[in-house]
Formats: sequence, C-alpha cells, structure tokens
Amino acid sequence: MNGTSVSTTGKESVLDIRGLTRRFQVNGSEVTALQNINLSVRQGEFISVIGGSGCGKSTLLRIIAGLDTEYEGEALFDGARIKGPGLERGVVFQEHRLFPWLTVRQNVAFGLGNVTSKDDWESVDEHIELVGLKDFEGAYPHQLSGGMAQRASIARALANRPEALLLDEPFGALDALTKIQMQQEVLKIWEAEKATMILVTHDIDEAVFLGDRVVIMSNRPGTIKRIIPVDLPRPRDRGSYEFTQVRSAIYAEFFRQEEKPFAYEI
Ligand SMILES: Nc1ncnc2c1ncn2[C@@H]1O[C@H](COP(=O)(O)OP(=O)(O)OP(=O)(O)O)[C@@H](O)[C@H]1O
Repeated sequence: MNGTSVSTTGKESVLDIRGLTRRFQVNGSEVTALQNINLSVRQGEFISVIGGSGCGKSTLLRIIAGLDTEYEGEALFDGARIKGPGLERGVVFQEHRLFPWLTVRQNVAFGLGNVTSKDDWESVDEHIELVGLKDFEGAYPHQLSGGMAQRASIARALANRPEALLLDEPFGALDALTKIQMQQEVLKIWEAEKATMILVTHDIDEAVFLGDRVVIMSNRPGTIKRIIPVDLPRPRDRGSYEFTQVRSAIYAEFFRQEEKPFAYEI
C-alpha cells in the first residue's frame, strides 16, 4: 500500500474522500447529487451507507468504484486519486450482471481477466467455495436462484482479492429470508477476506447488522448527515436491546430530516 493517511479513528485509512461534490445537468438545470462529502475509511472497516431514494448513495459508490470520474474535490484510494476502475476495488450491483452463456466457474474466472496460472484457478475455486457454490460451479445463471446468482457475483468480485469490496444494494431484489441469510454470508466473507467493505443499502437493519459505522445521508443535495458507530460484537442479535438502540438512533435521524408540514390537535 502507498501514500495512506490516518483516518478519524486514528488507524490507517484506505479511502479518503474530501470535499467531494458531484453535479449533473438534467434538462438544462443543475442537480447536486453530492455536496461536500468528507469520509475516511480505514483498512478492513465495514461501512454501511444509508439514505432515502435519490440521496446520492449510488453516485458515491460509483465514484469510489471509478465508474464516475467527473467529480469535484478529492476521492483517494491508497493515497491516489480515483481516476477509473481498478482491480483493488471489486463491485457488486443489485442485479447480478453474470454472463448468461458462461457457467458459474467461468463467470467467476472472468473477474480475473485472463486466467492462466494455477494460482488464479485456485483463487476462483476458493471463492466459489467461500460463497457456498461448490456444487453449482458448472451451472449457468438461469439455473441459479436470485441469492445464488448474487453469491456468484460476489465470488467474481472477490476472485481478484481486492482490497475493497463495494456493494450497491446487493440484496435489494431478494426476499426477506434470503436477504438475512446473505447478510450472514457477507459477514463470514468479510471475516475471511479482511477486505474493506462499503455497502449501500436502504435497509436500516442490514446497515446496523453489518457496519462498523453507519453513514446516514440526507437528500437534495446529498450530504452526510451523521455517522453512527456500531460498537456491538458480531454476530449481532437483531432482537437485542443494544441493536434496537442503534436502529432507533438511525430512525430518529430520518425523522429529523423530514419537516412536518403541519401539526394537528385532537
Ligand atoms: N448520470 C446521471 N445524470 C443525471 N443525474 C443523475 C445521474 N446519476 C444520478 N443522477 C441524479 O443524482 C441524484 C442521486 O442519484 P443516485 O442514483 O446516486 O441516488 P441513490 O441514493 O442511489 O438513489 P436510489 O436509492 O433510489 O438508488 C438523483 O437526483 C439522480 O437523478
């Protein structure tokens, strides 16, 4: 790693975002999707980013992924300005984006580009096993359930052994039970891989279950409203008093954001 700096937590930071602003032109008028975002993420940290629809979560993740480089301010990964996608940053989207004509194993291998060495194939197989798809490595995407396809796309993003995994609502399209199962899987993967994780989600429980810190964003323009640390041991018990306290603190932030248009009396 080169050129790292020190995060607010005092540890080495892998991602440094300073004064980040992103404006778009829409039908001749300007939309400020992100305004003056400041965030340092330390290596190996799990960050959940939560906020209402249109608050700029995906825009932020796309900038970190290097898929959008037209930003103002600084977005540094390992101390270098993010100018495009890189192998050290894997991305998983809400839809799995697997190639339908390739098997699971071929799709995961695709994440590595040109797989030639024994080490590369070992990484492919190791990650297929890690996400629990060993018995399905020869299956095609249409033969998989939604959760299995998402596992395959996580394995593909991890096959390069990226320093950071960026997850853009990866479980948004899954049913409630599969979603909970996938959250547990991600926790296992994070513990095994020790990668930095940045998860964008609409789901408060998911954000608290997984994150070391929950970044709460506000709408129009998208800013960081508050960052809530989650100092609870893992695996977290969603029914515990402490979990409920953190969840309530996040709800409270959302309610503060919405001004009541009028008050009424009974
Ligand atoms: N390529 C683009 N061109 C113009 N406007 C854009 C573009 N991408 C995003 N925006 C605008 O930026 C704002 C933030 O969008 P973004 O997709 O980042 O929000 P989000 O928080 O991820 O929303 P959701 O949770 O609904 O996916 C929105 O107002 C959106 O219309």
